Amino acid sequence: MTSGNERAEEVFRRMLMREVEDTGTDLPNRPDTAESTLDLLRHSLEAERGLGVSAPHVFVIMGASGDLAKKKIYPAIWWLFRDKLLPENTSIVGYARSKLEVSDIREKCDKFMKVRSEDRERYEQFWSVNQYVSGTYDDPAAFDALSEAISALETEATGNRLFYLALPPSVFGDVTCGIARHCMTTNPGWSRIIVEKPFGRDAASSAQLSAHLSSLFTESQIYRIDHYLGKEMVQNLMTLRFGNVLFEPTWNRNHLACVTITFKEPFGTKGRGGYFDQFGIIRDVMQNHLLQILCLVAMEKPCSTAASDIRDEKVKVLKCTRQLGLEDVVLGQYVGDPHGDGDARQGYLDDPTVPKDSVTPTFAAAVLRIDNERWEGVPFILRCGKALNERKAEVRLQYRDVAGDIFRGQPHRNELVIRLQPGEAVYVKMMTKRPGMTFDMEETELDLTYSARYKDLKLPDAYERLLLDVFCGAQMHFVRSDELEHAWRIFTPLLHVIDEQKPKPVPYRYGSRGPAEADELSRGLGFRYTGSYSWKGDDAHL
Ligand SMILES: NC(=O)C1=CN([C@@H]2O[C@H](COP(=O)(O)OP(=O)(O)OC[C@H]3O[C@@H](n4cnc5c(N)ncnc54)[C@H](OP(=O)(O)O)[C@@H]3O)[C@@H](O)[C@H]2O)C=CC1
Ligand SMILES: O=C1O[C@H](COP(=O)(O)O)[C@@H](O)[C@H](O)[C@H]1O
Repeated sequence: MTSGNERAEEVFRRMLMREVEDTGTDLPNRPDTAESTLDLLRHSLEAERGLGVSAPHVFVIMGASGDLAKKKIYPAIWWLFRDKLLPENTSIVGYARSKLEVSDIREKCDKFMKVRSEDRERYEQFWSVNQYVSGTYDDPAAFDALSEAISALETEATGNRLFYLALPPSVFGDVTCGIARHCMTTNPGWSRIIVEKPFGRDAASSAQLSAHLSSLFTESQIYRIDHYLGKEMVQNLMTLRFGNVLFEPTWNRNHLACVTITFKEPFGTKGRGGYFDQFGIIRDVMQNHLLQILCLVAMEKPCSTAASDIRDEKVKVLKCTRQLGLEDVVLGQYVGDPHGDGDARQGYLDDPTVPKDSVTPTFAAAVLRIDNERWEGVPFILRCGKALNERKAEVRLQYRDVAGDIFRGQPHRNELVIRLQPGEAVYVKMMTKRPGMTFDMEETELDLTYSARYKDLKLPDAYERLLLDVFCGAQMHFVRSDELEHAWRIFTPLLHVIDEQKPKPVPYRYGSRGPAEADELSRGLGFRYTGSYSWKGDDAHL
């Protein structure tokens, strides 16, 4: 496990890297001890920026009384505070319509904060730097009052402000205008806006939203969150690909038969169906999380790790990706399992918040085609669904058959699997000689299971990582507006056909692997499942 000092150093390093990215200057020579490195980094930052890490920072949560705030945002900011990863002088202000006190917010958040007994004192300190302001989302006077509350926390004439919009799309326009007109900091401080999906419903509404945001803020002030980009193994994709010689030479059409990117959840909409029904699984998971993963798997090597270089490469691969039509997908909707327990008996249409005649897909499998030199002819199969047999997100690269096979059809295809969650792992399924006198072969694996390789590993939550990036000004793991534009270009024709023609999704049983038609789609695209592989490892960590 990394020590607090190492983690603090990492934060300052990231802040400095951000400066380097912006200014093109070199990192200073680093002295040997961590402490002096910290000092060096702190001083270079403060000298360069005028307003550095010891300046006041105010983290504002718009929609502080809501679900996302209590389940994800307050916990993430608390964990950063607990581990001393935030700038020293950071305050937190919650803003929402409900007339509440900080103690009410604390009560709502308590059960999500994972407070260990040794953190009790720190936890009290955390709430002592919290404030709550109530106000409507469309009243200029309320935004002035919010700005005054923030200013009162800024001991200097200025400070750095971060606004997290944990709000429904219906108030998004008013709130962004309110912030831009009444709450921005004065120079030399900065203001940053963190926005959550949905980033529109299709190409046109997303473009409208982007135009709205860019009329109020610069792109460098906007942080569009896709929380999958904050996950350990998603961030690891670039390291695996570009930090090794081993994989990259086979990472192309000459060696790969297909790439499958999977997201599975073992529960249904759990009463949240009213919200889900307006979006469906393609807008909820595929068009954002899975497509971002596809970009990281398929893009070319960026010129550097600078955010702009990485995002340029993602845009390039999206530009080469064909638009989808109905013929490219299998859509499903779960039905209750009469033999199941509890929730499993309830189908999607049994959720009282879902219209009885809804045809919204809760499962989708789609084949994406990337028309470039590396990927022509290699199907990218994206699969996602609710109420399936397990919780799992993974990337699976299936290699072609061995050419000129001398073993008379015995070798099964190699697969490189990057399991994103749960139980982070990278494994290569491969053939080996069965140990002993025999010259037979068997399937086995090269296995990097994180829980076995890294003892007592505690990985940060995706939101924790991403919020820290916003403090540091690092946009590498956030979505740029042109990425969105191209992501929507790929999905909009399909989504419009689904919205207008309302094709009936294939029913699949709660707790199953999804519709058999999805396996047929994969088979038709060249994916081979033999069913012969069995892992001898310990599943206890999963
Ligand atoms: N380090 C570790 O923790 C390791 C763990 N393991 C574990 O071993 C188990 C098996 O490994 P795995 O790589 O999944 O190999 P499998 O051969 O079992 O599955 C491979 C792929 O085949 C698909 N599949 C499963 N059943 C069918 C079917 N009937 N028709 C068509 N496709 C099918 C799966 O899709 P779908 O997901 O949709 O079912 C998956 O994409 C897993 O639980 C894995 O987590 C293996 C190696 C290392
Ligand atoms: O964005 C979303 O993601 C969650 C799954 O996130 P995870 O981090 O738990 O894997 C999903 O349940 C939700 O429907 C979707 O909106």
